[in-house]
Amino acid sequence: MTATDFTSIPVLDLAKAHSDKGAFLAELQHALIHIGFFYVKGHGITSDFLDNLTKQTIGYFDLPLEEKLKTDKINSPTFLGYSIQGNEITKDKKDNREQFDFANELPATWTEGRHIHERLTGPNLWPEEDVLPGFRQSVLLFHSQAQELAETLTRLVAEALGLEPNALLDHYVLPGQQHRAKLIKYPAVDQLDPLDGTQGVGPHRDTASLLTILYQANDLPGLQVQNHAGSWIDAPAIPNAFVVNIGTGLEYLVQNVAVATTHRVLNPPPGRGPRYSIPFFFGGRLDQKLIPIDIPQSVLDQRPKAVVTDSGHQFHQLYASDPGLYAVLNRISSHRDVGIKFYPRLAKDHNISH
Ligand SMILES: O=C(O)CCC(=O)C(=O)O
Ligand SMILES: [Fe+2]
Repeated sequence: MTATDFTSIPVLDLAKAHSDKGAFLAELQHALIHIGFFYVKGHGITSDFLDNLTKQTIGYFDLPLEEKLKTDKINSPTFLGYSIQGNEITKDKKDNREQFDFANELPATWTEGRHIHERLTGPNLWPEEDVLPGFRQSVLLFHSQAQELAETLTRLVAEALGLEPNALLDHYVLPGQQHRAKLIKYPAVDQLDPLDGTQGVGPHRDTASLLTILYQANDLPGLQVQNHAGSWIDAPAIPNAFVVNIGTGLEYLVQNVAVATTHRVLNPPPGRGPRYSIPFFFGGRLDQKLIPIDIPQSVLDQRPKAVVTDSGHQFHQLYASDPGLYAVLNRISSHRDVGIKFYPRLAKDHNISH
């Protein structure tokens, strides 16, 4: 076994970043370079808050379909809101998951003639408060807490790679920009058509973001991480811990010394009921060409040599030269109905059809 063939995901305790920072940064550096995934505990977000968030998440998916369709993403050029199961595609296969995309609340400001990526910023679509009391507040509070954690981690990531704490945030994140997140429900396989298979979400790397902070909202298996030799490793839920992974944005910006590791979700086994999860994607700025940052040679020398991946991820050059256009095309190809409705010319130019 080589050093890159990890068989489990390390658990980092954020409290240690205060009590023994050197040791914490060494563990973080190892996770960034050799794994691309880690758990974080000791983050200060309370279990009562997270339990309530889980209840609200289940409450949303348990609403009658007609209520959920009032928040249908097809009404959002920002790609926020509800998508029914089977409406999202990864690696040309339908994903067996239902989801509600949300973000920090911002108005739509795009007008004709502005860069198209500005159209990705806009308001959420909420169910009426009396239909699901407390839902909006709980979801938005999760968003702000996850964002704060992502900012803290991004500073520590910079330090772990030998940079100034604010080097990544100052260069690549705009204060007040929109960061996306979602509530997800994965039905168990006995709740699916046998022809649908077991792909909750297919093998992928998180694109155009820096970090993902994932809360596994109930204790069901399904999330798997592909180690760098190509084997699938389970990432089970750990109570009150978040799973953190690196997006292709951070990977590119740090010259591939932190790795955006491939992962997937399998639908839960029969009889286990649905799995719920809540990822928050800490995004980079979309308004300028991306130039990777200088990293000390001693850190660069540790870069993994080869990483096996089943992800069908492409578009690298466009991401660097025009991250905004890249982000729009990425949305359009994941949610083709919304993309074709609001971005018909772009969809046509890039051969994206139903
Ligand atoms: O649901 C999960 O556990 C992971 C979801 C995921 O990887 C994604 O939406 O990018
Ligand atoms: Fe992902």
